[in-house]
Amino acid sequence: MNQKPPPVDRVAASRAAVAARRARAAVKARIASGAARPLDVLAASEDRDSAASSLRVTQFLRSIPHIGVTKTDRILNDLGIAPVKRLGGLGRNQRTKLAEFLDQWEKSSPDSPRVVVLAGPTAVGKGTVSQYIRDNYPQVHISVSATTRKPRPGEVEGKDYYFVDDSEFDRLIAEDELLEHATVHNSYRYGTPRGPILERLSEQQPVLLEIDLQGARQVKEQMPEARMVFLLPPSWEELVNRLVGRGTESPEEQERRLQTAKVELAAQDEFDARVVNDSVPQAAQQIVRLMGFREDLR
Ligand SMILES: Nc1ncnc2c1ncn2[C@@H]1O[C@H](COP(=O)(O)OP(=O)(O)OP(=O)(O)O)[C@@H](O)[C@H]1O
Ligand SMILES: Nc1nc2c(ncn2[C@@H]2O[C@H](COP(=O)(O)O)[C@@H](O)[C@H]2O)c(=O)[nH]1
Repeated sequence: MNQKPPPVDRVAASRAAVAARRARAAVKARIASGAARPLDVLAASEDRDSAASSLRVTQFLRSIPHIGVTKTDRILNDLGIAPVKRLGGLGRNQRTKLAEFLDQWEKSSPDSPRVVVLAGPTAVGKGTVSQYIRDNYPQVHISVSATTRKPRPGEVEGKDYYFVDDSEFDRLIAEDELLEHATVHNSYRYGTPRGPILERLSEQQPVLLEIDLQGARQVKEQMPEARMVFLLPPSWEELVNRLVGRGTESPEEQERRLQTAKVELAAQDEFDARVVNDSVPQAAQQIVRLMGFREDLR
C-alpha cells in the first residue's frame, strides 16, 4: 500500500530558510568587520547545525577583508576547492589546506604590523638578507643606523650606517633622536634614528630594523605592535664558519661576538617568528611576507 508523504509545511520551511540566510549573513558581517576570525569560523563550521557550516566557501572567503572576487577564484583554484562547496561539506584535506591558507593570510594581512625588527646572532646573515630585501623589495624601507664603529672596507656613509663619533652619538641620545640604542658586543654603540622611521610609517611604508637583541627589546616596549623576527643559522658550526669566513673581525672580536651570539640564541623564544637563513632569497621572502606582502596573491 502506498503511504502518502507528510504534508510539507511551506510556511515553516520558508521561515527556516529565512532564519538560516540571516544567520549566514550575520556570520559574514562578523568576519567582514573583524569581530570574528576566519579561522574560528572555519573551526565552528565543523558543527553541522551551525550557520558557519552552511556558508559556501566562496561567500566565506569573499567576506574576509581584502579578498575580492578575483582573489577568491585564485585561492579556490590553488586549494582545489569547488566554489559551490559549503564549509560544512569540506573534506578533511580541504579543511586542513584552507586552515593553513587562513593562518598564513592572517599573519600577512595588510593589517599586519608595519614595523618588523630583524635580530639574530652575529654573522647569521642579517645584513646580507637586508641587502637582498633592499635590492629586490623596494617597497620596504630599511632603517640606516648610527654607529660609533669605523666603516669596514666598502661600507658607505648613509647607506650602510651613519658613522659618528662618541660626542655626536651622545648628542643624538640627548636630543631624543634615537628610537633605541645599545652598546653591542661590549664594544661600539649603535642606534636607530627615530625621524626617518616615523616619516616612512606616516606614508604607510613598511619599515625593517636590523638591530641587536637589546635594541629589539626597546623597540618592542615602545611599539608593541612591531613584529619581532629572529634570524637563525642552519647550525652553530655554520654560524662560526660565516663569522670567520667574513674575515672582518680580529680573533678576539670574533670570540666576543660568539659569546653575545650564545646569549642572543637563548632569547629566540621572545620573538614572534623565527626564520632560518639557509638560503638568502628564501629567508628574505619569508621576512617580507611577515611584513604583509603576498606577491603571489596580491
Ligand atoms: N644564507 C647564507 N649562506 C651562506 N653564507 C651566508 C648566508 N647569509 C649570509 N652569509 C655570509 O655570512 C657572512 C655574515 O653575513 P652578514 O655580515 O650579513 O651577517 P650579520 O648577521 O649582518 O652579522 P653582524 O651581526 O655581525 O653584523 C657573510 O660573509 C655573508 O656573505
Ligand atoms: N641596537 C642596535 N643594534 C644595531 C643597530 N644597527 C646594527 N646593530 C647591530 O649591531 C651588530 C653589529 O653590527 P656590525 O655592522 O658592526 O657587524 C649587529 O648585530 C647589528 O644587528 C642599531 O641601530 N641598534
